[in-house]
Amino acid sequence: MGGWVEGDPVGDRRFLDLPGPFPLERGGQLPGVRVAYETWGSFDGSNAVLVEHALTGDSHVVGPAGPGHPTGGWWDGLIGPGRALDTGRFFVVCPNVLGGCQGTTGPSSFAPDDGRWGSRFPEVTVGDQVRVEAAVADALGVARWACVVGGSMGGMRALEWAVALPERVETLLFLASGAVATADQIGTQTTQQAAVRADPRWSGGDYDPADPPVDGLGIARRIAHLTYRSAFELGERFGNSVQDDGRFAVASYLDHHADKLARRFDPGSYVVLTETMNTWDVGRDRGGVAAALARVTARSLVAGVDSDRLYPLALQQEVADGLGVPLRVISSPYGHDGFLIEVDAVGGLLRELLG
Ligand SMILES: CC(=O)SCCNC(=O)CCNC(=O)[C@H](O)C(C)(C)COP(=O)(O)OP(=O)(O)OC[C@H]1O[C@@H](n2cnc3c(N)ncnc32)[C@H](O)[C@@H]1OP(=O)(O)O
Ligand SMILES: N[C@@H](CCO)C(=O)O
Repeated sequence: MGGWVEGDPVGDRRFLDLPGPFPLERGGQLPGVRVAYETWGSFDGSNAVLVEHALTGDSHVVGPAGPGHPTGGWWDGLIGPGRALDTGRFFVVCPNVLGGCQGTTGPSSFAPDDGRWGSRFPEVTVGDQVRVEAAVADALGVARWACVVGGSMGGMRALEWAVALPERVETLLFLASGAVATADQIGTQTTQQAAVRADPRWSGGDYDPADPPVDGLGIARRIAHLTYRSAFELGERFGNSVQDDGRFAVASYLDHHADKLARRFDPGSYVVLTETMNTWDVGRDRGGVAAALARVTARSLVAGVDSDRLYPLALQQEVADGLGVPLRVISSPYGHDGFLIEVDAVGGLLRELLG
């Protein structure tokens, strides 16, 4: 199995070096942060849209295939002339998340002493990630986003923007996410982290980048991928069928997704970002979830996928209730990954929100 390499080119990334220090919510600070991002369209002062990617996503929302993206972007079809995020009208920005591995500072980046951050990379929260993105917005001259949209972990950042900086968010599309991590999510994510750490090559997080703990990461991805799909869909597609090579078809499918992730993602980032998701609570230090949601002034749409077993509709209902809007339901057999797969439904919601 090939190893992931920091800095693999993905699309047409550009970089911003933000001067630090960036104090962090859980203690410590980062001396400075590099952010890799992509944009589409032209900025006219009031037309900027922020797209927030999910756990293993990146800034390549749409676009041609490349080394990191053999199939193109993860929301192909959403951005471009005449599309929901029409580039004749909007300036779309997608930064790679703090703690990730696609060019923005994360555990595989070099620290000021020229060694990799590795195990020294501090714990980062969704609030920290949004503070970094606010510095990106400042650097780009975006005082207020016309829209912030995100699903899953991207939905957490989208909601954090609308709560922490309400004056900077005109509209919000919150997809397939929740206001606070559930025991179920923390349970599966800590199990995935344990799989990564159990790989002998993990070396406490300071592994050899030429020989990363891809076996542990692959097991983590298998566990995670099951939570991203529905039992119904897996049953319809694979049942109990066995392939010619002797593997159950569903096991072969999970092997495939494990191999693909191990080739494109850093195990250290996987542990850091799943921990960011574990500590997500929009109501922390704000008097609880309801009080936090009451701060939001953005015109908002909240949607979930009816077959999502990881972020079930009740979690989006809580957010919708807090924002005083009806819950929108995307009907899909694909489970949590429905927010990635049902591009037409997501595009319809964006068109409705943006008028
Ligand atoms: C917001 C974000 O940025 S998140 C990042 C999004 N991207 C990812 O997560 C990448 C990982 N992929 C996924 O999670 C999902 O594939 C999605 C959501 C992107 C797309 O889902 P779908 O279109 O339903 O694809 P699906 O899950 O069926 O996977 C198809 C792949 O499985 C392979 N496959 C299907 N059956 C089998 C099998 N029995 N054995 C081996 N491989 C199999 C297909 O050949 C195909 O391979 P390819 O992707 O290399 O072309
Ligand atoms: N497939 C998505 C699911 C998490 O939202 C990802 O890997 O980021």
